[in-house]
Amino acid sequence: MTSPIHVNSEIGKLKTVMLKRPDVEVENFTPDMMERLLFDDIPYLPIAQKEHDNFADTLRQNGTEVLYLEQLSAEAIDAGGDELKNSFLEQMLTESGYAMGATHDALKEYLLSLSTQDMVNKIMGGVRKDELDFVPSDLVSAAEENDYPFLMDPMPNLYFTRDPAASIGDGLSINHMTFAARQRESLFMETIIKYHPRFANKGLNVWRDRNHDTRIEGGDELVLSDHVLAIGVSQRTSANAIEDIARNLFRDSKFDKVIAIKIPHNHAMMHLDTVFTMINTDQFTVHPGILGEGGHIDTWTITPGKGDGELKLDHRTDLKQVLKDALGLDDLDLIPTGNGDPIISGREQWNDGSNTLAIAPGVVVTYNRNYVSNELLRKHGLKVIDVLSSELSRGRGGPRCMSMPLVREDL
Ligand SMILES: NC(=O)NCCC[C@H](N)C(=O)O
Repeated sequence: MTSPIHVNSEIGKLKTVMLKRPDVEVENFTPDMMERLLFDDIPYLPIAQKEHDNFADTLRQNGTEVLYLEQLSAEAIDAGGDELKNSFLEQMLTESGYAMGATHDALKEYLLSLSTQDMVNKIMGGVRKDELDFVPSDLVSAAEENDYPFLMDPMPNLYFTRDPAASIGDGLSINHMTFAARQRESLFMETIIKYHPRFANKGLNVWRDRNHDTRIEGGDELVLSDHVLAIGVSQRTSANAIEDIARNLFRDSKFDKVIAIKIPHNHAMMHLDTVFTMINTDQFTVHPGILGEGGHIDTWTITPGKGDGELKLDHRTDLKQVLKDALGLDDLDLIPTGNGDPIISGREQWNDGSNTLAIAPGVVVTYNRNYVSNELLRKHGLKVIDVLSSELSRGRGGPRCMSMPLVREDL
């Protein structure tokens, strides 16, 4: 029987993927909440959904099975029965700031009155104060900002399923994420892996779980081959989390090399996959803005050291040669976002022109708005399938960010 998670590359034919269809969470907030929620604008939901359906249909038409996070979550909770519904809710309320007390009780009663799917959708979409017939009389509520409209914040970044967890080999990392706006997200994936009949008790390896203080996000985790990973040292992923997952992988899996790549720590380039993706056996997209003079960038190739848990580091700055050595390639094509034009590459990277999703070697799904980068990819021999992107791109993520591959064919 094949494993429900099997990902040994960035580019093998995509067989199964998990998406989240954007719903009320992407418009259930005000402009002054945007920065904290990691959004640059408030999308127009009907169009965002239309664009997302276009993305999902494109994947299906190309032979990919599409699963949805929101459905898997409800199915997993139902599979665990009332006991799981209760413990899931307790954990979610605790992580939302209500470990106990009158507001905890009122929220719990409200959420438990809903069907499991509605409860999941409500948690994802956010709970406003005026939805509950409840006036808190405790000090915590009295002392807090009165005009804040939410009891539980919406989770607008859920449609970027790439980040809360990352498939690696026949397993995954379930991630402790950087910002509070996203930290609750990985509880859904943890619940799915533990309780959904498709995933539970199937021998899946959790290379690193969410119970950590150090942070890592899936947009930084790239599976370059069946034994090499690249991981961004970024705004969202810390060096100590990379060391931790490298130790676990070296001990328990066939992965024996992790290339840590240091990228600028800012919002436009928050993850490695916003500036660098693998799209064919010997082709990558790269945003020229991450490369210093002469195309240099800090990389550390990490391999197992001599002693138990020891790591060996090799610091180099010639990304192209580092990749060629790690992947055993004679040559390699690094394709610059926006064709390297200073205005176009900046603009198209901002709109996720580097964030391509390979659905087979040399076949990529991209946003249609990045037409200069798309044309260049075609010139370099890639098959480019571009999808609608006006509203989806407002969340600062592209096709790779919006998809969590669960199964890819081996190369
Ligand atoms: N892998 C990715 O780069 N994901 C995009 C995440 C965008 C989201 N607004 C965030 O800031 O986390």
